[in-house]
Amino acid sequence: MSSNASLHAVIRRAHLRMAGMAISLAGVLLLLVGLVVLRLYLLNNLQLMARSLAYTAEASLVFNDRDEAGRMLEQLLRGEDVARALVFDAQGQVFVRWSSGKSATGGVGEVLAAVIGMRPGEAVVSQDSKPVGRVLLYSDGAGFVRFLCAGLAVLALCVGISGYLGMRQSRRMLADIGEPLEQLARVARAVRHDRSMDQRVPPARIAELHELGDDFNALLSELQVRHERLKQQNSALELQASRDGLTGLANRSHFEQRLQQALVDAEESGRKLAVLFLDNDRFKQVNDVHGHAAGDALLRAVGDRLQSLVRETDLVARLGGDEFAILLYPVGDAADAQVVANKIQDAMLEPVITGNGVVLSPSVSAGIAVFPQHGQEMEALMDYADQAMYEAKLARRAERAELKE
Ligand SMILES: Nc1nc2c(ncn2[C@@H]2O[C@H](COP(=O)(O)OP(=O)(O)OP(=O)(O)O)[C@@H](O)[C@H]2O)c(=O)[nH]1
Repeated sequence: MSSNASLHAVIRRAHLRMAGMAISLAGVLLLLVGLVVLRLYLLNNLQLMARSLAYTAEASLVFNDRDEAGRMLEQLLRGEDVARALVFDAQGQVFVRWSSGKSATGGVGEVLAAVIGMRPGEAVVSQDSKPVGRVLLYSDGAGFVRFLCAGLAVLALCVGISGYLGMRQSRRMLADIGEPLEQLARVARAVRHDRSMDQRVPPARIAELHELGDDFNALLSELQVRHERLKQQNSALELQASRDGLTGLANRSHFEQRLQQALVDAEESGRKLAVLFLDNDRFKQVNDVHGHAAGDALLRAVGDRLQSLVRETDLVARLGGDEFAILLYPVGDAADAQVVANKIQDAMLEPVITGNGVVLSPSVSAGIAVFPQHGQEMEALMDYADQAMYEAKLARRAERAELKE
């Protein structure tokens, strides 16, 4: 298994990274802009409050009534986003001070207000256009904290939504890019492992991938044609390698191969088989008297006759020269093989007439070997059949000699 990242993972990571970066950047910029605007707004508010306090505190300053001033501050500022308030008299001495006590934001707001440079709200207390004091109001920064909390919550929500949308987008992209590539890989694997050339890549939505699929399919079609041609050539070659060129029968190596298989099978199944060895008699004479072509015609005719006498499961082969062999499998016993040998002798009684009108009298000597009684191995059975054939040939020669006398 490859350790490379999958296309799906790469696309998903890219989408998430892009969405995260875009949202974070936009969020941070919006927060900064929001803070600047909020600072202006809160400053304005503080300024208005300071002015209103200056107006209300005028009487207390004129009559030097600190208690009244304190009550007035408490009444006006309690519940507002103000941390501290200072009222100064005409000499710049603190006339009264007010503090909201424990901050609602635990001091975070004030730190935040200080960080973003929030100035205190300031207003001059005057009587008949003559300054009699001054009011200073310090924000507790609760507005900033509320804004920040809401902003961060919205930012988190946006990151979540864009993450979800990014995933969906990556899934869609994967369907458009990843699936065609996977199909391509699947077909390539099938061709490589199973040689299944009939598979094709389905059309893709993306033009470039579609073209790639088309080219790949065209290549596969070409490969398929070549593969088929090769297969045909191979089977033709195989057939050629297992056939005898003159008679079209099986050749010696194919006969031996089939005999070996039949022996294994017979061994396992307990069935019997027989090998018939056949050799043309006085064949050299046919060649010498009538020519090689006539000899060939005789060999072909003998082969045809032998083939017509056996079952489909049996095998007739030309071993070479004027020698033939037949594998009879399965057979009941030696008598069954003898029946076939007798039929062969009957079939040879009819003369062979060559294309030139030469009349030839075919004659074959046959030897039979039966598995398992005449041999367990192929060589032993062949030798036995050969020997039997040779004895039959000698007997026929003697018979002919007797007839001549
Ligand atoms: N026409 C033809 N003759 C072949 C072919 N192959 C081998 N021969 C000839 O077949 C003859 C085989 O002769 P032998 O088996 O030795 O002798 P025979 O005349 O059959 O004698 P016996 O078997 O003893 O009766 C040889 O003369 C070979 O040249 C072939 O493909 N075509």
